[in-house]
Amino acid sequence: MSQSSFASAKVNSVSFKPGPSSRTLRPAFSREISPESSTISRNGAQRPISSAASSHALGAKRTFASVFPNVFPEPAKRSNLGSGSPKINELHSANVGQTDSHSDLISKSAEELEKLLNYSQERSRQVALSIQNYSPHEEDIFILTAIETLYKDRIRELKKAIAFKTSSDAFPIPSAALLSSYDASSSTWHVPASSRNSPENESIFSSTVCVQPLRPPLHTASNAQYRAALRRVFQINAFRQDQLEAVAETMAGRDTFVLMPTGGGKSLCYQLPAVLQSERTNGAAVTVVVSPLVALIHDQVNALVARGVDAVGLTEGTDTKSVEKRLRGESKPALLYVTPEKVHKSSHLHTVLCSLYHLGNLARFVIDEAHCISTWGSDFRIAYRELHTLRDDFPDVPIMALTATATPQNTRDIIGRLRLKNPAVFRQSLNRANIKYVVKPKRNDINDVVQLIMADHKMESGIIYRTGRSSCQELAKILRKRGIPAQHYHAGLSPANKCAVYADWNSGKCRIIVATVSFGLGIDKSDVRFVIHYDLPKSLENYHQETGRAGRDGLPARCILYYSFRDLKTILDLAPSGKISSAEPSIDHRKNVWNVVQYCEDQISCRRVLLLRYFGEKFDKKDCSGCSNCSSEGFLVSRDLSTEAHLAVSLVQSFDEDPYEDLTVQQCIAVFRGAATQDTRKNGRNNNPRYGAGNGMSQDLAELLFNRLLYKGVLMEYKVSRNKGHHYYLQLGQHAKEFLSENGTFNLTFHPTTIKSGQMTKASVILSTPCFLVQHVEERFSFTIYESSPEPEESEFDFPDLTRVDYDEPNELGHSTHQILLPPRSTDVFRRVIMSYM
Ligand SMILES: Nc1ncnc2c1ncn2[C@@H]1O[C@H](COP(=O)(O)OP(=O)(O)OP(=O)(O)O)[C@@H](O)[C@H]1O
Repeated sequence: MSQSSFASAKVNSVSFKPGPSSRTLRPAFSREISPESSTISRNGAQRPISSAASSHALGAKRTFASVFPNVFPEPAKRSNLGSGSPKINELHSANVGQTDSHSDLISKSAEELEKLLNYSQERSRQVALSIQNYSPHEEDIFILTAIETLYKDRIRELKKAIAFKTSSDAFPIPSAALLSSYDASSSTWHVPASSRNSPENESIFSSTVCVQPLRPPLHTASNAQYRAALRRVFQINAFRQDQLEAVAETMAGRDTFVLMPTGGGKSLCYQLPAVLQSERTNGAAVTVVVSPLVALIHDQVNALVARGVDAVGLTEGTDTKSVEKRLRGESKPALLYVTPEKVHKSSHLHTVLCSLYHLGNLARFVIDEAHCISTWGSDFRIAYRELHTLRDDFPDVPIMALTATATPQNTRDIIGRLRLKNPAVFRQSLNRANIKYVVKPKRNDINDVVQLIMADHKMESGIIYRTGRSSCQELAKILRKRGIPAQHYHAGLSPANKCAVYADWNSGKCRIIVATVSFGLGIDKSDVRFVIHYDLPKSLENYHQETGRAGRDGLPARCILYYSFRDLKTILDLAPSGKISSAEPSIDHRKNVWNVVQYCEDQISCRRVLLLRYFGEKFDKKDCSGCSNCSSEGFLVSRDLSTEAHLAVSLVQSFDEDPYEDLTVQQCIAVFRGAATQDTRKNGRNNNPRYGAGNGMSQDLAELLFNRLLYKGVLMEYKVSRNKGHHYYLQLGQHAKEFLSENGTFNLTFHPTTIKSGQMTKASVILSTPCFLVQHVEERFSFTIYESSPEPEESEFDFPDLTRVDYDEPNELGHSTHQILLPPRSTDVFRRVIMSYM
């Protein structure tokens, strides 16, 4: 376009206002420009500029400080960071460099700035980690948070300074025509969008500190048009629940939050708008998708490219230059996938995004797996938390956040952290009706898993989750030895290995993957028939995400969690990074793990009710399509083990009082059951008066007893770190004293199908669904009905011939109970039923 036609193109123009003087067109870094002077062209020649334009556009005296107001913050701004604290000031000047400003940046070269940026990012990461792991003293947390904020300021300023420095050498001078399009009376620029895309002007608008950006154009369409596009691009005939609405909202430029269950079809909510907007702008509009994993990015990009959608990923392995070239070219990719770390660290990417932004070509930001932003969840990623900079730096660009796992608290947290403005929120039920949730007791024997696979899932695909890398390797090896095609997967594998394992599993060559949690995000294999957790998941969010990988084709699938209370300590020792840490677990981590323990300990409530209640959903157990508590696996036996429990606790007490004895749970159980081994003879342990006190009990039942005593805090384990490993020994817990002195009763409830109890002295027994328990009381049977729902449903007591005599006695897990006496004439019938379960 010629300069004259450019200047006259006001009618169809897009208006944009210059911001404060600091955000107006800027000169080369070290130059000062007087408002009435001429400006300097790229080749050094001077050319005149209009006085009106220059005075508004260039401002009075242009210095580094005027360009970066945040570099020289006002003192008041710092005060809320606790600058009054001498400790903070001291730490700040030692670690961050400047007490009150970032003025030191002026004198640094771009290279030095890069180094400082890396240093600051690493420090910021460490501080954030310490906050995560810190056992809090309020003051320390306050100081750490203040330091973290200072680092974040520093990182932002460093990024700006780097972008400024790296582009300042070849800083483009705006043409006279461009400058004359400034309307001083309204402080508004009138520049047609097409002119902004001209090569001459692009670099001007791409600079980080520039005129106000063009607003990304809106491209709404009718529902019929969206449906047509769905068929044309994805060969899908109908939208699923919430998809169309989410597409329409984001196309209208609104921030959007989408919560759909795993496999619900979240990707389509942003992929369809991305394709449409790209088509309508002739390839100018780019949707930027932030996704947590490189492997996931590759999968998504490959799947889109296979459908003919122009998508690229900007990750470690990609040719950054060619991606940047495409983003600066005329026909840009419709979708750009990046990791949050890339957004956080790459000043190159930042510059490219600025360029797109100022040209009005940023269609939207998409934050996939948005639960990683929330510190409440245990999938929390530090780089995710920094994503609010997208809103800070590109305020007009709509954001869409998607997740399959978020409690109401998580949702609020995500919306707040991303600074979404009045978002359209779509929350679906997280219930996965085709998944059967099972919790089984975990024994020391991996045979259980082998038998389960051989019996129920022999030819089917599945995932087994374990916490440690070596335990994944071991279990996969055992399965292979037993003729089950299995491979292991964890973060320690090389990228090539990971790809190969994933490809084998995806194609069905290897049916089972034994993996740490690093496996699974974004997996779209439809026929996963089972997911086994052989170790405790870190949180119920994790559990829901990980089990969500089963049955994506809608056909029945099973998720089995092997539970032992003693796994709690192993999970608590895991740092957020997934590595064993000697630091105290954070409060959030403890809370998350404890929620999982409570979920497992509850053998009565519908598992689906428990899980969905955690995510803030009400679910009627009548609608449960299967869980281990609602189905026949829910038969429970109750035994009064008060005597055995007291003997067990006093055994632990005697070792606790002996300064030379440290016994693990298994060693204690062996002494308790009177095992005749070398270990039980050591130090005369077999002479202890409690030796053999539990000799009538099976190993299973004794383990259950000790686990329940640990759960109740009557016993506890303490950790000793030795030879690079952690060892756990038993001692009395905080509730031991009252337990021993009050001589309280101790009933143990368990599944007779999974726990062998050994000698049955006092008859106990059964029950079925909905859970009710029958106890043998002298000549009669009495039923205790355990109610998991807050309001008992009368219909459940509608058994003819039964007399309800007593109710609302809370059981050991706090459920209300109802006792029912069985009339003598029914006793025989029930006795037979009962005996068949013993
Ligand atoms: N409207 C639809 N009709 C039919 N299939 C659909 C529809 N929407 C999405 N799908 C398909 O459903 C599958 C799951 O979609 P997608 O991967 O987007 O799920 P997701 O919600 O992102 O799951 P996850 O949280 O596990 O990543 C894909 O194979 C996708 O092609």
